[in-house]
Amino acid sequence: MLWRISMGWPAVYLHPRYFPALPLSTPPIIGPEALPALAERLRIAPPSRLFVLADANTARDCYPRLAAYLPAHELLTIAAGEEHKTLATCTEVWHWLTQHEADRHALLVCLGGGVVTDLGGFCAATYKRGLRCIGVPTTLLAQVDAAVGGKTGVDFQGFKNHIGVFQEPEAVFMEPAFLSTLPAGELRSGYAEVIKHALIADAAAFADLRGLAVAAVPDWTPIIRHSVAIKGQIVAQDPHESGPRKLLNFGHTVGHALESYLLAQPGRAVRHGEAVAAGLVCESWLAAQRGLLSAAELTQVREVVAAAFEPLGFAENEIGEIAAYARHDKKNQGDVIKCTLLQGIGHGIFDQAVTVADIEDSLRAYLTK
Ligand SMILES: NC(=O)c1ccc[n+]([C@@H]2O[C@H](COP(=O)([O-])OP(=O)(O)OC[C@H]3O[C@@H](n4cnc5c(N)ncnc54)[C@H](O)[C@@H]3O)[C@@H](O)[C@H]2O)c1
Ligand SMILES: O=C(O)C(=O)C[C@@H](O)[C@H](O)[C@H](O)COP(=O)(O)O
Ligand SMILES: [Zn+2]
Repeated sequence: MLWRISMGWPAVYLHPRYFPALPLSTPPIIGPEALPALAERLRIAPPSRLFVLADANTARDCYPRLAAYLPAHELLTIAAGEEHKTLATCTEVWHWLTQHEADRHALLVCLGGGVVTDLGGFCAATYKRGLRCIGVPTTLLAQVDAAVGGKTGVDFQGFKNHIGVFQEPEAVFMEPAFLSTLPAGELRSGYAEVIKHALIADAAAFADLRGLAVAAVPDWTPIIRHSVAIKGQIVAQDPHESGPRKLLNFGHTVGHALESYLLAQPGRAVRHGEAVAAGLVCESWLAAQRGLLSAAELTQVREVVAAAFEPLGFAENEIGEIAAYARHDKKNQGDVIKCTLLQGIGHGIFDQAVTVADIEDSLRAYLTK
């Protein structure tokens, strides 16, 4: 088949031999076969140079396991934590790549949670306009969500993921055994995105989460596979979030507002998933207010979230400042805050206009219920 490309230019015909269809994404390899598969990929398609980006914790807890599968490489360890997901850290990474004379055939392996995969993916996409990149996510959150779908970026001036690009890594390798060293709070944080995926797309999966105890899950592999499948299907339909991908942002209009506000308060930072968990409750409340979710369904959402998460600490008099962050949400259009809501459990709907006052009300309801 020949592809005809015109777009106002003189028509040219692209033969697939010269322009092979670029895969939007290769499905992640999940399981004990992941790291051997990574080694095999590097053997078949060797980069000019190999670079590994880790943070202080993944360098200690995950890198030794990964390194056994890698040929010669350079390692850069950045400071751990959301407060380092910044352009200043990107500068460190770009500087390191430059010092080591990385060319565009070099490959960056991002070994870590969502901070490392978001920031590393962004650095890889922008260094010399793009070098090769592979994700090796090591948190539950990054395995079920962050390492899938190609959203990369960093926080800027207090706003979440304010600077970034859509750029899929060439492959993602998930070894669930990395989760064995993950602190319990981080495991819970990832669980928020698992709840989100069930709420927007799979009522039966949500029913399975009722009564689930996060600390007692013997093997997260089936849950990771299911979340990745839900997210992968949505991203494949809308990689750049012009429509249905907004479903994956359920809980994040309020969640990011809470996360950004608390990150800016010394000593009060919360994990991404903790803020999203509160966002799921607030946005479910908004859906219930509009008659989109029944009172019984709202109770179920509250129960599943409360089984894993303590209520988030903020006060009534902070609500105005928190809600104001929603004005910067990336789903908004002009002055209209566009939120993803639920139309029944298992069915998300996007582009629902809400006001700052609605968000304030949902935060007030969160504090009082
Ligand atoms: N791109 C996306 O689609 C997407 C999706 C969801 C979240 N995110 C982003 O992801 C970030 C949150 O990711 P996260 O929760 O993974 O946080 P994180 O990357 O900060 O990791 C959490 C903590 O766990 C440590 N850690 C990681 N793996 C470990 C392991 N195996 N053993 C021991 N410690 C380990 C890290 O060093 C860190 O201290 C946020 O910035 C969020 O905005 C992005
Ligand atoms: O992949 C997506 O699309 C998501 O929205 C997944 C979210 O869990 C994730 O937190 C994402 O980084 C939020 O994106 P943003 O565009 O609201 O910054
Ligand atoms: Zn998220």
